[in-house]
Amino acid sequence: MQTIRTLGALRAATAAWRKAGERIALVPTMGALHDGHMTLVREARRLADRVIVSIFVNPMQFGPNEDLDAYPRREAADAALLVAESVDLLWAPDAAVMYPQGHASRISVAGLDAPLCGAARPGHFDGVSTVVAKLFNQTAPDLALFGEKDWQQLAIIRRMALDLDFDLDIVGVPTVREADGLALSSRNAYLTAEERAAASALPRTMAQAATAISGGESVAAALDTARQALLAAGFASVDYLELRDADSLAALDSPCDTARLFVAARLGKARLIDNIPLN
Ligand SMILES: Nc1ncnc2c1ncn2[C@@H]1O[C@H](COP(=O)(O)OP(=O)(O)OP(=O)(O)O)[C@@H](O)[C@H]1O
Ligand SMILES: CC(C)(CO)[C@@H](O)C(=O)[O-]
Ligand code: BAL
Repeated sequence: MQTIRTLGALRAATAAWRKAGERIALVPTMGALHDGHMTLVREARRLADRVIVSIFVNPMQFGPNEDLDAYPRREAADAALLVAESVDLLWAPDAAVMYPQGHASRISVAGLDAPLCGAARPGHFDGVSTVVAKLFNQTAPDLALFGEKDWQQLAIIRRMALDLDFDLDIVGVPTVREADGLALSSRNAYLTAEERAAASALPRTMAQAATAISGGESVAAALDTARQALLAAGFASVDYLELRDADSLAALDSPCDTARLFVAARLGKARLIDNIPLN
């Protein structure tokens, strides 16, 4: 596996593959890789001739009081995992390569970026859209893979790729979970052992709320019960717990075929997110 940090070297490596007619997949990440990421990598390996993984902890998507400095960084261990999966290229630019002096452009996907994590993290999705557009331009992949754990992010990237005529397929990959249902996430590393045990309340409560709503309980009552259960389990606060349409992300006050439950809640130093279909 080549680890590349400059745009010139990246373009040279990928131009040779493109000339040979090879299909290139991109898996964008912020590193601290776990089995959720590796599932995306394995799917990329299955779908393409060449696999590029990017690791870039993107300052533009972190708010001023968020965890940019604390975010786990362990590139050497990540690289070893990627070698074991036969990844061809690790794209690991530093911030000065991604955002050279004078960088002034931003991409905004209006509407889809307003609710849920967009409301809780102002400007976050502009940072995501901008860096993902840059990663697409830098690597020019035939397909790019993203996890359904970050459902709103996936919806925004699909919209952006359509709107800006990116000629690539966006592939969504189902959420990979621990045995107790907790979605794998780099930020789970912030949890103490006690908090990690309490975190299993998140998927359990979501599943109970989904069952209650599907069984005819009012959405407001089921979500209120779920919110109380999370606080009782030790979560400090619930940023949102909502039923929304999976595609438009419009709020729903009654169930339908495309309904999905979305949650973000704070436990210790971690802010955990998840989403599940109602049916
Ligand atoms: N449990 C998971 N299942 C499937 N995909 C995942 C999972 N966790 C992360 N991904 C996907 O991996 C890609 C890179 O995500 P990222 O590097 O932010 O990891 P993360 O674990 O989501 O970290 P964070 O704690 O910052 O949310 C994204 O497309 C994300 O949706
Ligand atoms: C897509 C992404 C790599 C952009 O920085 C990030 O938001 C993530 O890891 O989900
Ligand atoms: N996985 C989403 C990236 C973020 O929370 O910044």
